[in-house]
Amino acid sequence: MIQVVCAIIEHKGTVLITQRSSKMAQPLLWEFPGGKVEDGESETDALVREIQEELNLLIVPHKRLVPVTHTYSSSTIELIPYTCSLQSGNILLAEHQAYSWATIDTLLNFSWCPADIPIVEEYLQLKRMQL
Ligand SMILES: Nc1nc2c([nH]c(=O)n2[C@@H]2O[C@H](COP(=O)(O)OP(=O)(O)OP(=O)(O)O)[C@@H](O)[C@H]2O)c(=O)[nH]1
Repeated sequence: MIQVVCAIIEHKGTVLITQRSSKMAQPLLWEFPGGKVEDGESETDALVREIQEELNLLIVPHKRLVPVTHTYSSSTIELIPYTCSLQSGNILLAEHQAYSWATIDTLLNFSWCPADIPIVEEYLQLKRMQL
């Protein structure tokens, strides 16, 4: 199974979400940025590396949420989410079509990659408990 880490980057009451480009798998769907964990790499090292490569941002991972296993037509992934904070950098999109700093109450309005939907739901539940 392919392990994919993704970052829920929280900043000023919003969360960074990215739209996959038309050339990527799951074209034009929204996701939490991240990517595949490489051999010998820790989940959090992979996350920091991917976010630097894809977005030019330095992040700090915090809490690991519940991983989601999802089967697409070509492969099965385990999508592993972490809440993160932003340390530094300005966004430069290397691969994605678009990004949005979305407020929590708008998250369900986006067209998500199917694997992300349980993660969005868990995250919303977590936020409601913190209110
Ligand atoms: N990064 C990321 N990938 C996701 C999410 N949800 C989801 O289903 N995926 C899927 O996970 C797989 C791997 O993601 P990716 O293509 O971003 O990984 P990567 O940059 O390491 O891949 P590459 O270097 O092979 O292009 C893709 O099939 C992608 O559609 C998500 O929230 N974030």
